[in-house]
Amino acid sequence: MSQDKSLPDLAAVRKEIDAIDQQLQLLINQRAACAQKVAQVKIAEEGENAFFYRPEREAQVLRNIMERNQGPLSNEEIARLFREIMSACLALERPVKVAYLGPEGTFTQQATIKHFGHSAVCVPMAAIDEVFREVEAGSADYGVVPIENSTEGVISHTLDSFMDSGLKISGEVVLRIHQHLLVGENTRPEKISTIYSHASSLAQCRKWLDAHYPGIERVPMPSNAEAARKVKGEWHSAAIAGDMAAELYNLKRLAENIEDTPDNSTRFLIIGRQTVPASGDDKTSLMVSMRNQPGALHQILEPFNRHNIDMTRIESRPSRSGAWNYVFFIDFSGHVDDARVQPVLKEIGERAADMKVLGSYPRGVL
Ligand SMILES: C=C(O[C@@H]1C=C(C(=O)O)C=C[C@H]1O)C(=O)O
Repeated sequence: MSQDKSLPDLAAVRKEIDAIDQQLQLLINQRAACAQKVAQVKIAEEGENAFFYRPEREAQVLRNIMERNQGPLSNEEIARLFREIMSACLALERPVKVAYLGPEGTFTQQATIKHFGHSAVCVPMAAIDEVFREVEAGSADYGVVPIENSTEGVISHTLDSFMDSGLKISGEVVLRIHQHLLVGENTRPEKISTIYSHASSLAQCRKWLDAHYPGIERVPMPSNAEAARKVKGEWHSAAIAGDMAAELYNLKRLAENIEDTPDNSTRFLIIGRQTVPASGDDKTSLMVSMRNQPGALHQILEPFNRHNIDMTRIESRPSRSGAWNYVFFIDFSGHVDDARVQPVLKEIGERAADMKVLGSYPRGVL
């Protein structure tokens, strides 16, 4: 019994929580049984190789949840919980297997879990092109690769992989990147002589390192997770890496959130073999090859402007074939099936030496 008459009675509130939990459990299992029924329909209509994971439907479910949310839980928090419920329901239909740029403990793993939830089977790959190959070969259903960082720019390796691949983009996920300075349990901060991390993480923390560890050697590693693993057994070094790596290798945080720009974030792409129907709020990625001639870039950009389509990104890469000189990667708002997008694609297709739609996919929700 509480002392203060204005306070709720603790035992009574706990009883209420127990009753709600019982209801929730029942409802979540009812939801899971529905997902099993959906699976039956998919198998009946599309056969055993049906696509069980439906990115557009998941995006709609999550958007609806956020729209009708009244709190006190925040939109992000409630969506995160439902993300896990959907992940478990999908796993009942069939567990989804996702290859990601490893090793374990990378930001890409964190992005994979953020997008697919904890019930997905996640498999680390050693390199970006291995993620592509794993999905192409059908050994994994989907792949997750980084595409751009807000401070560091584009990850050209991923763009280049699309040049030789028939895979489609089926989603995107944006992750806030927090970098920490990590050490093993026996490391004395004043004895640190080397700092390991991936080159782009070192670059993201350059000003902080200049201010706090001037003159200390910075050694680039193949990944942040690799850097974290290395310092685990060294008493004179530190690593820069994120939460996943810190937890995986049980490292001590000497300093947290040391990235130079506070809104540091990385965008990842989900790649698969599936074309995704419109979700109501979508993006499209295109790859366009142009011959090196005056006005080439203007010829591509002009139709977007005339049809009032919002281009969200453009990158150029040197072509590897030699038949033309530039390959442009373009992202814009809209879906290939939208009536206002089709004339733009037609016009660009006529002007370009080659054009490939890499995919239309729901704008990242979480
Ligand atoms: C239930 C379905 O299958 C999967 C599970 C979903 C869910 O739990 O809400 C949503 C989309 C699919 O990834 C469906 O297609 O509706």
